[in-house]
Amino acid sequence: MEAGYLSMTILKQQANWEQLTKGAHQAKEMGQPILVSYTQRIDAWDPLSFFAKAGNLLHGERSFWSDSTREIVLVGVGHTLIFDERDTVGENRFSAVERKWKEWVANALISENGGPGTGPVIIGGFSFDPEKKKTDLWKGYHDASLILPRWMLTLNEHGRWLTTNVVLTPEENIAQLKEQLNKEKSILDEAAQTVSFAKGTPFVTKEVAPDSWKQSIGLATREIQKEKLKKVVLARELRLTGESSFSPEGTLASLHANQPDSYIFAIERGDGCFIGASPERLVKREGRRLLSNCVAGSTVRGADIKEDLALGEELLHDQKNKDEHDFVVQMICEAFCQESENVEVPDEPTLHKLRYIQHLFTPVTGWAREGTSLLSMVHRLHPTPALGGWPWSESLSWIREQEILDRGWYAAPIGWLDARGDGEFCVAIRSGLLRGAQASLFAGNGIVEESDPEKEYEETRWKFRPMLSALEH
Ligand SMILES: C=C(O[C@H]1C=CC=C(C(=O)O)[C@@H]1O)C(=O)O
Repeated sequence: MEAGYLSMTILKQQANWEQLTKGAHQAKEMGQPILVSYTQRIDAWDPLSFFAKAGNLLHGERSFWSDSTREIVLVGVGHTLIFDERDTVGENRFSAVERKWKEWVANALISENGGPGTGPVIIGGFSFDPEKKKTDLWKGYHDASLILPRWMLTLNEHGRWLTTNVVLTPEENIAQLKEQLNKEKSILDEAAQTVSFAKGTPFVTKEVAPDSWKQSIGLATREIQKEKLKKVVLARELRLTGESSFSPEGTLASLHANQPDSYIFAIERGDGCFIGASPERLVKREGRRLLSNCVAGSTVRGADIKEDLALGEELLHDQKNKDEHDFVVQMICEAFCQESENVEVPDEPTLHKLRYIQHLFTPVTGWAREGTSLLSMVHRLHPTPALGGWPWSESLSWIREQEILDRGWYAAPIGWLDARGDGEFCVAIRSGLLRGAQASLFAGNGIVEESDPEKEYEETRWKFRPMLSALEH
């Protein structure tokens, strides 16, 4: 058994090396760099340990993303290609990333047989609003920043896979490259050992301008009364100072263990790590099938089952929350009707229950029309009125002018895209940015005409809880 497994591994390695040699010839023939990507089964590896251990190899270039059902978990390490794009005249940042990705994929040599999330996959995200004045808080996190990692561990329904991505130039020294890959791989092999995560550092918490935030809710409701806006999402920040550095690895492991039914993500850029547990899918594409979720309208979880059910029932019938939710359903449905066929959406929301909070929830599905891609849908949908407001451009301008916070990547799309055009993006809420012993946590609420500043303030406190408890792990 051992010997058979060993000889299969050697055969696979030979095939991978042949792939590199073929890529080098192709690069020379075409006179341009070629992407080569190969995938191997790697059953023993644990994704959280891999994320932690890979920090020894390439700190500052790690990405972790898991869907809310844990069907697909991706851990990227290092970079082979970086897609950092801006809006320009004639092309937005989403289509610029897509165009450049397709150009690389068109000539790539890809060998993979591991199914969804294997082969070359770009992973990363976008900022909430490229027009908002930037601060130093988000240094390293650009308006669009997706990475094709050098190494990508994928967990999916078929098993665990390691994809290696390299770009070969016409002048490539293949022997040197093989040596380098072997060296890196043997460091990563240590990731097979499971890591135990240290306890979080104690920290002090400072609320950033809570009174101004409450006042801005009063301002927003007045704008809504004057019919300049119908709904706007206002967010605020908590600043944490740790006794020592916060641990991205421990925080991630705690979110992963304690926030089921949430997307779990961690995106490193240099000494920063943006991390969170979001309940909200923006859009997923599987072949032609498109899926989105409307998540807006909230109440706390009950102390026992009886109280929890009563709170849920109250939420389902509460007009203020239903209005807040309906803006999101209408906008997502309209986008789906334009970009896809056979759109399906239930008449009434159900409840999506998380550890500390429950939300109104409506799924939307459709079949993509010709020319509709995952990133064109991300562009079309972002920000939904669950994160921005309604009307779309008025609420966005209002946030830009009135919100004290630099949202950076908070409430923006985070996810992945593969070489076939499949992938998924969630919205990065219930999140925080860790940088050494400093952390900023973010939470926001949909404000409608009936919103009360004190109640909204209380609601943000529930929304900070997943990150606060993960940091206390
Ligand atoms: C903007 C956030 O939540 C949104 C998503 C779900 C429910 C929401 C609400 O009920 O206000 C928000 O629209 C956040 O958690 O920071």
